[in-house]
Amino acid sequence: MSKQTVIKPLNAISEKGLNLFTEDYLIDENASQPDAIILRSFNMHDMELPSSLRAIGRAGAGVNNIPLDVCTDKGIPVFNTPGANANAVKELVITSLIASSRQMFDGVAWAKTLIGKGDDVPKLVEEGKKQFVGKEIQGKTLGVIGLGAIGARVANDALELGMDVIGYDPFISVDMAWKLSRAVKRVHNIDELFKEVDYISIHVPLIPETKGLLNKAAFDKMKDNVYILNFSRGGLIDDDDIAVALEEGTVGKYITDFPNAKTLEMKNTISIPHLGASSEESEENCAMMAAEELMEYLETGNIRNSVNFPDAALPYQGHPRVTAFHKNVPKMVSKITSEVSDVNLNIVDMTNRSYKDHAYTIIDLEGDIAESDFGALVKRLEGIEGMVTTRVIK
Ligand SMILES: NC(=O)c1ccc[n+]([C@@H]2O[C@H](COP(=O)([O-])OP(=O)(O)OC[C@H]3O[C@@H](n4cnc5c(N)ncnc54)[C@H](O)[C@@H]3O)[C@@H](O)[C@H]2O)c1
Ligand SMILES: O=C(O)[C@H](O)COP(=O)(O)O
Repeated sequence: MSKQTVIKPLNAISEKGLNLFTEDYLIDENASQPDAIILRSFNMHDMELPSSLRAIGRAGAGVNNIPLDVCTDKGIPVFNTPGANANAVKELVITSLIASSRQMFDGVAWAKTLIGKGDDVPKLVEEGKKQFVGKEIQGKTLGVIGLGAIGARVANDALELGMDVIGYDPFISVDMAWKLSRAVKRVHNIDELFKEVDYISIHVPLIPETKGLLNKAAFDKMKDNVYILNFSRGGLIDDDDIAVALEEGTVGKYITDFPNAKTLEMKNTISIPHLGASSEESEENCAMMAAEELMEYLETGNIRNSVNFPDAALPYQGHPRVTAFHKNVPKMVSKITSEVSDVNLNIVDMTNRSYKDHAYTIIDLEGDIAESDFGALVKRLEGIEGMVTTRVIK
């Protein structure tokens, strides 16, 4: 890279991650024309994407704050950091499961009200504690919706704590299926989970298919006094429906990492200020992984852990490289390779991978190639119907 590549952080990103960017990069939070953006939960939906933008790295899991379709249309890959914050979230889920079950949050808040009661405090504590008799989780049943990086960890650890665990995930990856304890009872109909469990922890992405997944219809199928833990996204739960369920006692407690104006006022709701991934370790892991993914893409065109591009990588051995992001339609690869041979260039290695409606091709070329030949090739590639973006890396 001849000039510095500009990285614009939209949130506070761990120094450990930012420090991985070499001297070829400039970190500038005020940049108006960055090459890449690195962010956490900053809402990019209302933001105009800079024309210079070539890649986005989400230091975290959820990407509902990023306009994915717009990025795909513009040929901008969005990366996230699968699993990098999963342990942090799991620890907070397990903590909250036990703490809410033992009425700790309410008890601790009540103890604060005793400030100023002087020598009466110990006596008031002993008299007041009967309001906060809780339940142990051992022997109870936990339902885990979504058995990905976080859900699988929560399920396995809950078993270790003596719970029975029912899991639901129609799209579980092979990797996660291997990691999940065989003692987790997997169901293929979510209603089976609803009717059996004492606690539910939800670990799915917020996408149109999961919006309001826990709503009146779902609450009506649950046992009375079920506890719901939501460390995924606020929009997964229908706020109006859970407010009613909390009033009626169908839901006994709602523990949410995503409070809003409505949930803050709801009965029996524990509000946590989105702390799931806020551990030093997780912030470092996510920032480092996002920085590595961005640098690999910017320097080699290889794609790892993108949520809108296919994973595609060729070992970078210094050959001049051309990448193309295009529609996933028949004959694209033959059109691309025939353009390469028409300008008398020779292919050393190539890969083509697809994801949904799009595909990504990486081609390594032989020899020293004149700037004018590259120019001619790129012009021809861009003329192919269905081509979104091309890049030359040398
Ligand atoms: N509170 C926090 O700070 C915090 C931190 C990390 C992640 N999150 C949230 O948690 C979510 C899950 O994170 P993860 O790292 O486990 O992601 P992941 O991609 O590893 O797991 C998500 C799982 O959900 C499953 N899934 C998708 N749709 C489903 C459906 N309709 N029903 C059941 N399962 C479904 C997928 O198959 C996958 O196994 C993220 O999308 C994010 O919104 C929150
Ligand atoms: O999806 C995620 O990774 C979490 O919600 C963490 O978000 P944060 O990086 O803003 O803490």
